[in-house]
Amino acid sequence: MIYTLTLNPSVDYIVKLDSSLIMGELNRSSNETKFPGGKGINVSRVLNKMGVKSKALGFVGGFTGSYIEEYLHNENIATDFVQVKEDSRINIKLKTGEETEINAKGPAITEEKFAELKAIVSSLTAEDILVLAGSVPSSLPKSTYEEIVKICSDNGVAFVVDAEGDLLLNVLSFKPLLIKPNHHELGDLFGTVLSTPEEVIPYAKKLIEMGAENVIVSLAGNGAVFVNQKTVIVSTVPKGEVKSSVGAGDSMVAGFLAKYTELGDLTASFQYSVAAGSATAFSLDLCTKAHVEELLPQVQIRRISKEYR
Ligand SMILES: Nc1ncnc2c1ncn2[C@@H]1O[C@H](COP(=O)(O)OP(=O)(O)OP(=O)(O)O)[C@@H](O)[C@H]1O
Ligand SMILES: O=P(O)(O)OC[C@@]1(O)O[C@H](CO)[C@@H](O)[C@@H]1O
Repeated sequence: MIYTLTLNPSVDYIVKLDSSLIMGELNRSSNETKFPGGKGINVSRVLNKMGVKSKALGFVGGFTGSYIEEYLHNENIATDFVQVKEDSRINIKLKTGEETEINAKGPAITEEKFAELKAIVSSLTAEDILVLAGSVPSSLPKSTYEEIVKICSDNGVAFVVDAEGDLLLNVLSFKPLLIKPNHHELGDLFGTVLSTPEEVIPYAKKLIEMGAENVIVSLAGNGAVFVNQKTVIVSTVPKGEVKSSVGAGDSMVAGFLAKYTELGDLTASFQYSVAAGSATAFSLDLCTKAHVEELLPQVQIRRISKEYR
């Protein structure tokens, strides 16, 4: 079974303005919509669209927490959330031609609630995969991801991490099955700026040397890179109009896992992952399976040989 862990779920409130935002004035939106959000939750929703069962874990609270939970149950997604006192956060995604996001801080999590969550994670077995994705609420210790990953490692649970900075660096020695930084996040890890797949490759290889089993680096509209101990693959991305890139990275993680758990073929899983990312970027909500499969032929794969070694 695949489990997803979202420590700080959200209601994503997507607001469209026909003109640009005028600071200090009343702005009226032309369209609003809302979805349950948070990276792990997006992974669960996309897996479900691919026909792959998962269970969503994390902390939810208040009316927003109830909305998130009910929405997932209506989509037939199983959950085992720890209930907290304060409301789950509302994240604002403002579309004005460009995309501006305001992600809220989220509810306080007590030590007892964190212990409850760790008990749930401790029940996972070597048959399971845990996806840890997104930020850690400020009330939790900085070592939260490491503590959870250590439980996985002790119990032989494979895990995937989609997080930034030290959160990501600190879990590498536990050998994540997959990590998926974007090119900005990868550059930030090494204090550099990366713009092309070719520039990304040596840094993705460093993450493999540091312990990751497989690395996907996305470069938005400029392609994607897959690296592990044996291979380096570069892909193109499909062409289309980006409607909302919210959840595009999460869709890549879900697309990869959907194919990987079905076929165990890393190249096919990478290709599917890229198609899923683009299908979400070209939609207001997350991708559909039909859209992913329509885009798949546009994801062209190029295996890079020894010249990059
Ligand atoms: N302009 C685009 N054209 C085609 N596909 C795109 C475009 N922008 C994003 N995508 C798709 O979305 C994937 C993820 O994009 P990106 O590199 O921005 O990751 P991310 O920053 O993790 O995403 P997110 O917006 O979810 O945080 C890309 O690999 C690609 O498949
Ligand atoms: O604040 P975090 O946890 O870093 O990111 C949260 C978030 O921006 O990520 C998802 C898209 O990837 C959204 O659904 C959600 O609002």
